[in-house]
Amino acid sequence: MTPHHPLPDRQSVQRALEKVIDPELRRPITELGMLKGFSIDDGGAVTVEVLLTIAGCPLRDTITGDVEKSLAALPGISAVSVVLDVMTQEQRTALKERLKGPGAERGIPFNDPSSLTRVYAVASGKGGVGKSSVTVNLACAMAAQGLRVGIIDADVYGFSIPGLMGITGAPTRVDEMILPPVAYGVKTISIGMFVSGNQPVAWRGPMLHRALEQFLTDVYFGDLDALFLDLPPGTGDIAISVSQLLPESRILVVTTPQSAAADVAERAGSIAVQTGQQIAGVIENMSWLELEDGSRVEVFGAGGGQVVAERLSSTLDKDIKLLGSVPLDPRLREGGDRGEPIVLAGGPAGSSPAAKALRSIAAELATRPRGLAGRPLGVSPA
Ligand SMILES: Nc1ncnc2c1ncn2[C@@H]1O[C@H](COP(=O)(O)OP(=O)(O)OP(=O)(O)O)[C@@H](O)[C@H]1O
Repeated sequence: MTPHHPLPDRQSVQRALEKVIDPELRRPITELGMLKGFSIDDGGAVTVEVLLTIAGCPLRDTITGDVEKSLAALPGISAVSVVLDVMTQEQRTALKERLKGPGAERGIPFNDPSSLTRVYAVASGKGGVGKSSVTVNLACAMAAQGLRVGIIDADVYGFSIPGLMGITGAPTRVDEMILPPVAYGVKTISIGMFVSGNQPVAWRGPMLHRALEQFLTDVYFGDLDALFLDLPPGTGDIAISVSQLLPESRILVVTTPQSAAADVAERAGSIAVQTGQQIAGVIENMSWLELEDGSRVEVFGAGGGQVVAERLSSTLDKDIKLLGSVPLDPRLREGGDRGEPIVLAGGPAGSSPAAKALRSIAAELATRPRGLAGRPLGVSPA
């Protein structure tokens, strides 16, 4: 600092701190009651006191760094020190009320009649068709378009979402409220985050139902434009649970072009007949492999996605679209293995036909009318 520089005024420090966003709650720390106070001494050194939601908050370093960064740009500041403290129980209760509304019922916020969140349950007839990869890429593509997006990984048998999203951190708990880790702007929660190591989860229907219910009630997602649920493959109990817990959710069916895969995918989609859910559409994955000379090899045959869309259209007597076909691309798998979704990649991977297909499906889903639109309002003329 030059000796002539005037001291920073409180107002500009306050304004800079209003730009610090809590990494989990995604709101300014000033709105969350996390800024306890700050002082500026005669030499221009600023001390900021921040209240963490819980002791040992895994993101304490991130918050400290963000506070320092936000003030670094202000002229006249010679030093910044951040003092961390922890909220009292009253402060935590106040925070929860601010987030959920005072005395909010513990219900599923996505079922609130005023909710504008589109909920997509991603289903497949069998495992390994790329359901989780499709889920992650659609969610990240939507977030990159500026939408607020969440993922619930309910695939207990193969919870792969954290790996695909590059998430290693655990959710933070504020009493009974669970704050999901955020990656690429997507709030993500997985059953895998609640079991140790790589253990398989040997849960049966009722436990799965309870786990899903807890995710839907206790995880703080805030206002979302879209929520994706990665379901276990098949037509099991969880599909029924989803329809009971989230009757407004729409099913996205993922299949490969193979006729056997199409048959089971159709079965997964037909569940909608029993549950009364709507089907958002069909996505065909691993549609073909493009060789260097530009020719295509149809590794898993052809036409499965279209067949599923047509059969579901006739079973449900609705127009169910094939939303897109995603080719096989080793870079999609490599990105997944690294936790870097291909739709966010730069260079040739990012402009590959697979990335483009996924981005265009995401764009199509993003423009669908959501929430109240098209829903009966339950009013009748007097
Ligand atoms: N279009 C694609 N091109 C290349 N590899 C792909 C493609 N789609 C998925 N994969 C790869 O196939 C494997 C299975 O994909 P993924 O885990 O997404 O499937 P899944 O249907 O969710 O499986 P499960 O339900 O058994 O967990 C992964 O290694 C993934 O990287």
